[in-house]
Amino acid sequence: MLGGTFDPVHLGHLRSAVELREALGLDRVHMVPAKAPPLRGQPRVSPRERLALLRLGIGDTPGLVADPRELERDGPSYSADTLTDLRHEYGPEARLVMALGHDAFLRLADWHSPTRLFELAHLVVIDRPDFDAPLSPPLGELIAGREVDSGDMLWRRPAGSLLRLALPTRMAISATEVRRRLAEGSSVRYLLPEAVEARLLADSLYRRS
Ligand SMILES: Nc1ncnc2c1ncn2[C@@H]1O[C@H](COP(=O)(O)OP(=O)(O)OP(=O)(O)O)[C@@H](O)[C@H]1O
Ligand SMILES: O=C(O)c1ccc[n+]([C@@H]2O[C@H](COP(=O)([O-])O)[C@@H](O)[C@H]2O)c1
Repeated sequence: MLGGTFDPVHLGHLRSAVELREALGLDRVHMVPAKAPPLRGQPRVSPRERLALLRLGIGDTPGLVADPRELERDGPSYSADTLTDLRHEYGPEARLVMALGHDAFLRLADWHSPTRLFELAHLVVIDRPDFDAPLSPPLGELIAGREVDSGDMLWRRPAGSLLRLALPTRMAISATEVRRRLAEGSSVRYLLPEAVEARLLADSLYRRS
């Protein structure tokens, strides 16, 4: 599972998902747009529109799935609830991985039921340019004894470990920068898939009103 606000999806998300799948040999990566991301303000664009953009971005990429399950739940989109759902779907023995970028990881201790996340899945933290800060004491406590240093070690049990992964392509692309560029009418070419760019421009999404 790679959850996100995806406001909008960009190549940093999509290339990371492809490389994550290859690096760990995952069957598939569920990319799950958050209806109501718990630790930030309301996204600029509606959940349905963000899902539609994600579907356009994924296109026919093998192994990537645009997963709408959080749009069907009310209230904050807690990842623990989403992983509970995926655990029911795949069964108790399946190896589940929740991937997140280093910036999101730094706030993990503030998430809903953070220890439950480790009961449900392994956590894989993707290295991300421009986001390198020391871990807070609560985060250090949360991950104590969980770190493993290779993908192979994740397959020994269904959940509970933490792997930090430097993927081959590190991209300093953020949705914040994409929104800023669209608002001022600057080019976003090659920051997102062309089909996503075309939809954003055709529908004047993120334009300064
Ligand atoms: N360029 C990137 N490289 C690696 N991981 C990324 C990248 N961009 C986002 N992620 C990760 O993907 C997940 C979803 O990110 P999100 O939808 O918040 O995008 P974002 O670019 O960080 O958005 P914003 O700038 O609005 O905060 C998070 O775990 C985030 O850390
Ligand atoms: O479960 C939580 O409490 C929680 C708190 C913050 C973020 N998340 C999830 O982490 C993913 C990335 O969030 P964000 O805000 O960085 O886009 C997205 O799927 C969120 O729903 C989840």
